[in-house]
Amino acid sequence: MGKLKGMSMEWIDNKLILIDQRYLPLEEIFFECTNYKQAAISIKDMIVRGAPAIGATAAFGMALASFEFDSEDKQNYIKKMQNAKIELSKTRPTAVNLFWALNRMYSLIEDKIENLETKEMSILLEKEAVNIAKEDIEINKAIGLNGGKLLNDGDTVLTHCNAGALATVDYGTALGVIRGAIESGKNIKVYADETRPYLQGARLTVWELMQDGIDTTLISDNMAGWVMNQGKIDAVVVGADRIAANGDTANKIGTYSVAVLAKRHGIPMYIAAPLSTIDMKTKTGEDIPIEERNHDEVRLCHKIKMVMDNVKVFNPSFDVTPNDLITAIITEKGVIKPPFDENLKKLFK
Ligand SMILES: CSC[C@H]1O[C@H](OP(=O)(O)O)[C@H](O)[C@@H]1O
Repeated sequence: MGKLKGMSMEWIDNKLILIDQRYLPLEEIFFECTNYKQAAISIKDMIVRGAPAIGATAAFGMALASFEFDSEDKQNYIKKMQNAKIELSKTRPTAVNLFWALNRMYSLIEDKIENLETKEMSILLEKEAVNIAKEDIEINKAIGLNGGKLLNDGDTVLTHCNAGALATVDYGTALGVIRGAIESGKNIKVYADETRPYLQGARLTVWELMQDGIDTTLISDNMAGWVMNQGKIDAVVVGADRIAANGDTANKIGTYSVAVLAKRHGIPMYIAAPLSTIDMKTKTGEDIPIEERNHDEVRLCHKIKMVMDNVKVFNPSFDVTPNDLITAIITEKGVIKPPFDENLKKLFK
């Protein structure tokens, strides 16, 4: 029986325990997944969120499904595992890590099921899910090491949304770069965009960084331009949900605006992401599906009604930053610079 513990999730005694990020930072409540449907709900309802964290959760969802169905005959087992994969794949459309993780788990079934009993398959799937989660932590530390070198001692970094330990299994991607720079001895300060409407920045990034004792200033999203204009920002570092083959990047709504502002002010715009977020099958940003979420996420502020009930709402959860606004993509394999189409092709050849 495998074990794993990260900031966003823990796998113990064949159960996935998630910190319910909907209640942070005011309450630390946990959500226990003992079957794959609960794992699917946790992704769809953003109990867990963040591309790598979603991927790891889906992987554990497949392990839970296998334990659920491994008393069936092999044909039924395969059919039910296919259904579990389909159901988990329908939870959220933008973060490619979800599909990357599901494909990695399911191809293990395709490769091994002929020669294994279903209960042996469960053990293998559990090990693979634990591997995905453990690899994620190591990958984030490598991203931190590579990205930390791009920041200078005394820099102030603007972040958007949460691409920290809570968006991954642990350590984080964009916040991993900040942690990596600090661990290398550099003094780094952070301005964190609150990131309406779900407030991942105000609620999650601030919670993480203040626990680390990192100098953090919270701003509302509409302040980003002015703090840049006032010379307070030396670099922008954000995460990603899907990076297209030409470097166009989908990330939390508002990232595109921050990138335009950074370009205007000559401030480097860094994307921090694992290779599992790069989708070479998606040619450009125009091909990235953008999730639209419940309109009450905009109408309410943490369940408090702020506006007229019947007002129309548009609530895209992500936007796409075109590659010409991106300075570099920081991965565990190194820092990718323009021309992104050529350099990403080299990385994946
Ligand atoms: C390290 S990926 C984090 C990425 O995911 C977030 O979206 P959500 O909170 O809706 O899952 C946001 O786009 C972050 O940059």
